[in-house]
Amino acid sequence: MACLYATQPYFLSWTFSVQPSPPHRLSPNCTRPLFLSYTNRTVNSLFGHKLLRASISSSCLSHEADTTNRSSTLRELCEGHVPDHVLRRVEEVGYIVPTNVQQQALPILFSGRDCILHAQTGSGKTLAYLLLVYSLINTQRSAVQALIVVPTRELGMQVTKVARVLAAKPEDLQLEMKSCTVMALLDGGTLRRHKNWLKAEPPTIVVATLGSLCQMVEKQIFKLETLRVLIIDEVDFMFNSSKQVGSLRKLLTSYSSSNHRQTIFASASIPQHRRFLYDCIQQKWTKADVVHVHVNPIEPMPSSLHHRFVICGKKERHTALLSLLQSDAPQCAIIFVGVQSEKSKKAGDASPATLLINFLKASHMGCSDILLLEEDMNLNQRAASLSEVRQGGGYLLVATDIAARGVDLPETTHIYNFDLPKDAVCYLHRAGRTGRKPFSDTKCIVTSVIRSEERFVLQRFENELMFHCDKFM
Ligand SMILES: Nc1ncnc2c1ncn2[C@@H]1O[C@H](COP(=O)(O)OP(=O)(O)OP(=O)(O)O)[C@@H](O)[C@H]1O
Repeated sequence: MACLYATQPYFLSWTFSVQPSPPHRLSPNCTRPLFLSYTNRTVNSLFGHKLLRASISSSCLSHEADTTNRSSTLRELCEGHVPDHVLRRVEEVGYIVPTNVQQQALPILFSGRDCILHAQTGSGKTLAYLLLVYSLINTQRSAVQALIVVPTRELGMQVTKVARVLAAKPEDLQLEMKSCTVMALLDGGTLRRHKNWLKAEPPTIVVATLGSLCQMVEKQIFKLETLRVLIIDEVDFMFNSSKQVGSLRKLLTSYSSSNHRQTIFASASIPQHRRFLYDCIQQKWTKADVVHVHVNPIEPMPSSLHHRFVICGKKERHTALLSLLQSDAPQCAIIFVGVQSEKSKKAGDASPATLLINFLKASHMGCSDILLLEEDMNLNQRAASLSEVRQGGGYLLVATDIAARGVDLPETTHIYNFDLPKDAVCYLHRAGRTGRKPFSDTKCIVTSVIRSEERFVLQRFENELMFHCDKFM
């Protein structure tokens, strides 16, 4: 019988089939027995089975926080691991108190164990894994020592920026130290320049998207053997993407034979995480004592978000959004729209995002800049939109799901789902583009503009993600 789960990407869906489960008979010698033809629900119930659970070492199951030993500052948590000049930079930037995920994960990361960082959107996973990177690298060594893989160019640019901010040397150390260099090896970049750079003087850290990275690995310009740490950010997204899953599995398999390896996966959503953990060990993508740091498992959605919905007819959606914008008067907001269908593209129609932005420009009287971010824009236009947004002042960003993962625009206080997202995971990440100031009490608002027949879809998201959505207007 073919092994269904070994050949399919992970995290295909959170929607379980309702087929009745056959009785399970597991033998202690059989580590991967009955996954073969069962439904997702069956697999989940198998993971609840004590024999199968026993096959995953108990230490790799979800890590419980030890609140008795809580460090009050990031410095206390990192001293002895992260170089002092990096900690000074961390403090200069304003990161003083660790967030929950940093508090729980950093001791484990510094111990050298592989780790799955599973914590809410905006909880500070990036800083957690970058501090690990800075604890491991040796700038005297001329080799790529840390690789961070991200799903999109936009997220790659953002992570590169944070890594470079932390790498900046203080003035008193300018001459003494060799700098830590960070390369952004992102799709759409000039690969020839990167090739020369990698050959001439390898950067210490590389932030990459899979397309560009694979080209460099295949040509043996980029060698995985020198890496001390591999980080895969938004891991569930990459495993779920038919374009990326093949390359990701290949990369993880190649890296699994490295001697001094440490592998970190990060995301706010890892559906079926026990199965993922099990497969990480089985496939040797991680060591057997991998730790799953799961922060707030019973509350996947940040509590600082208030969710609401408005119901309107198909033809009134533009005006409904306009009146929402007028009553909320948000300084900084993101409006998510669906992607344009292939049929509509072929017919030469304008995309839904373009139609909406034209409407808003013609009718919205607010003082914010109205900007667009969608897949079909060229890469320079995409970068220009995001950098304008980041420059401060007000903005209304009309975006497709390209902006839903990882993008950090902390000033955003309002999210509007002009089109409902395709599933609960996507709702979680869109909503998570707001509420991104870890120690702030400000309530941020997520509003979905729906038709009455879509109410049950939203209800399903509420059930899956355990949040409540109020009717508005
Ligand atoms: N210790 C800290 N103190 C204050 N702010 C912090 C701290 N750590 C991170 N932040 C800020 O929190 C915000 C969110 O961090 P980050 O982008 O790492 O979130 P994330 O967990 O990766 O979220 P997502 O899952 O959405 O990608 C950023 O603006 C970052 O600067």
